[in-house]
Amino acid sequence: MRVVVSIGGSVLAPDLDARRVEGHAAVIERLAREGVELGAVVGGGGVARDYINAARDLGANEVQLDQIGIDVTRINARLLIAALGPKVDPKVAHDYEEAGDSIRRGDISVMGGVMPGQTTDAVAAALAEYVDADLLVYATSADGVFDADPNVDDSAQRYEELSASDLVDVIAPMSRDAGASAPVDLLAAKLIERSGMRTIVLDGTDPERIERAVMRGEHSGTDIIPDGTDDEPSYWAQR
Ligand SMILES: Nc1ncnc2c1ncn2[C@@H]1O[C@H](COP(=O)(O)OP(=O)(O)OP(=O)(O)O)[C@@H](O)[C@H]1O
Ligand SMILES: O=c1ccn([C@@H]2O[C@H](COP(=O)(O)O)[C@@H](O)[C@H]2O)c(=O)[nH]1
Repeated sequence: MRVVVSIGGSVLAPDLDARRVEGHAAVIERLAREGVELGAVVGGGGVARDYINAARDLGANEVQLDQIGIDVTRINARLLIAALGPKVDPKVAHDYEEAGDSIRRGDISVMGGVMPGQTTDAVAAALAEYVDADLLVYATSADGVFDADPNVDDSAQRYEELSASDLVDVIAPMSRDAGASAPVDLLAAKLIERSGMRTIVLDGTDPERIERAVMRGEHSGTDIIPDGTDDEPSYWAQR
């Protein structure tokens, strides 16, 4: 089974806590020991937003702000690599071919951002499509996709399931400025729709939730169902 996990910076490094990073690394290593082939994509979190906001005040344009965000995602990727054992490729992969090659060699590959105009959500979706992943997991700071921002609107309702095309409709009105917050970005939603990738959006604050979702399909977030399907994926049925 091949899986791409997107770990939001707000989940991996809301502050610099080595034990938290170690917790995420331990789950990734356990999954790898179970035979799961893994790519991990790491976001920039609050640190990226602090840098982006400061540079915006200084007059940087959106592409320059995105470049700053990418640099921070790659620093967070290095942090995760530092916590992973010998099965990780020690280089932060800068493109999908590099990441795909190391996953095919049997290593865990870690990426951050790759180019302006998107977020690491889109990187994870593109990597998942490129390596023909069986599953894409977004470990973020909200427990799924809601009909409004749950941190702003107390009455926000979570979608247990969304078709990929409905996901696109939910995400489309959200901001695309550097540093914006959304459960996944619009490009990621479009790539998920195009690839028909089985996808889960969940609260990844406790990394064991990622493990349960990957190994057993158990989670309390949102399942993104490829358009035109409604079956349980066969890899969970087989386990
Ligand atoms: N409709 C929505 N459903 C779920 N979350 C939403 C929605 N609209 C806005 N959000 C916000 O998006 C946040 C998740 O995005 P955020 O960009 O913070 O996380 P991330 O991608 O995990 O990490 P990073 O901080 O690296 O970008 C949630 O905490 C929530 O406040
Ligand atoms: O491929 C990428 C990835 C990221 N960015 C910029 O970085 C920030 C932080 O990334 P998150 O995934 O949101 O944590 C993002 O808002 C973009 O500004 C990018 O340009 N390209």
